[in-house]
Amino acid sequence: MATSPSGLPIKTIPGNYGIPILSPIYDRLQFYYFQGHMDYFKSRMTKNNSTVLRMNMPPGNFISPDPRVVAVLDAKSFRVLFDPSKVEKKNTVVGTYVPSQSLYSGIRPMAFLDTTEQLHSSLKSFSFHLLASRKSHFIPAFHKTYSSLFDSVEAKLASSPVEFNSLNQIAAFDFTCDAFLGAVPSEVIGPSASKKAAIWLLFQVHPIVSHLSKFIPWPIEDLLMHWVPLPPFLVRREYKALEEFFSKAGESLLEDATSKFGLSRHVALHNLIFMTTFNANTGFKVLMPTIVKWLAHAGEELHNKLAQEIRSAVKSSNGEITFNALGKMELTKSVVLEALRLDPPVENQFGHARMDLIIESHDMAFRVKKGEMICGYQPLAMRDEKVFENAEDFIPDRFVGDEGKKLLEYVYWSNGPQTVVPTVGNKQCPGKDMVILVGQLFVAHLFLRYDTFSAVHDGMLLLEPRMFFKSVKKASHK
Ligand code: HEM
Repeated sequence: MATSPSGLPIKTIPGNYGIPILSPIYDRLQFYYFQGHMDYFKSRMTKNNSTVLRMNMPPGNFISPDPRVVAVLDAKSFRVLFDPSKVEKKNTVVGTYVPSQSLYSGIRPMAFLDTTEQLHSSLKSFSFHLLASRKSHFIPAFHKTYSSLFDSVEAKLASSPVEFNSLNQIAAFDFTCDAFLGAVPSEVIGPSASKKAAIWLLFQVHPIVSHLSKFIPWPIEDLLMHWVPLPPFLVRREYKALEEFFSKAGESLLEDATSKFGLSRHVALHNLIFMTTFNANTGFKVLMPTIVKWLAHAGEELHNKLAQEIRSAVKSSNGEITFNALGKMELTKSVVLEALRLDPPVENQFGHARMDLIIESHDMAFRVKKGEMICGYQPLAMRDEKVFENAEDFIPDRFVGDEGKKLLEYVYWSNGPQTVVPTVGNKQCPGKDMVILVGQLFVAHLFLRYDTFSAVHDGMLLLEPRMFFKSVKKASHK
């Protein structure tokens, strides 16, 4: 038997694509409505007894040209997707479907660009500049927005459980824009600002989401959302409002983009909109309810430990949440990473093989042909039992201490290992550090304010768990 360079036996990739057109449609219904994402991947992995296999990736016909992928579902094979010399990531951010450029005023935002495209490098440098130059605003902007969110939770809790997601949708967009631009969209555009952003988002991702509303029967939803693209002109008004807001509030960043990074104002503006609204805001829209879900699941004992760690770190920073104080919150950080490990907000990554490749799982190797689409599913890769003990369980202190830190190499939520740094030469999320910081800020605010809380998980919204706060117990001492 032929072997890979590291000595693993090379095997034919198991799995198949079924009958053209019919199987991809059947698979789509399984993925969205009957099996769900996790079971869709897991059942095929089990059936083929392999973590590298051929399968269709929804949405499939007719909205995407080719649903056939090679799925990589363990912690080792997944890593091929992080190697820009092996995979091309042009137009792969939403998967096998490519949204119309009309949604972005005719440009292709950075997330759609491959590392070999010159513009990718200039735009990524601009994103680093944005994050570095605005870093001192992150903590105050978060405090302002999320203190007010918790005021609302408390006020509403007096009468009934409070849905967190709708409050967080507004807060995430206000916070992100305030942090990046120093302007609050719900004040400038009005109370519908975050809804406008959400509608624009829907026009980009509708083929890859389901369960938009419990009032729409699934066959109707499938027909409306998964067969043809929604026409971009229907969202022009919403996008125009965002464009005006970013154009004014982002003036000084846009000047930097042209003078320091050689970008045209047009390209910089629409990238600024995309980066803030799609990348960052959507990420936070999903991250916070995910953290609430796991904290609620873990219960009071963990809450006590977190409260202790957070309050003592803040006390030693003169009663303020500072970068220094956050640096001392090891358990808090581990909780955020564990939530991201179990429920990464961006589940799938994609890339085309740049050349004929050999992909290795833990015990086998497989040949992939140049041009084939490789698709990773993070929730399985990060629950790989060969790497993580009790991989399905939420273990709050999993990443604490030296042994815990060794596991960071297998935490992939940012489209790269947690131990790797985003650069202009890779496709790793430039917001990687900010995301952990914001997750920590969220947990810190919760437990500075409350000794404990309870919340229930009631199904899924588009991308995130729907969470209801049921009770909060105010902090007994700070
Ligand atoms: C919870 C929050 C976030 C999550 C889960 C997340 C996740 C990701 C992932 C998985 C990718 C790679 C997508 C792919 O190519 O397959 C990515 C790329 C990207 N993210 Fe994030 N992100 C988050 C927040 C942010 C923030 C705060 C920023 C702010 C600047 C940001 C900006 C970007 C950009 C610009 C890219 C494209 C990078 C490139 O093309 O090289 N993201 N993010």
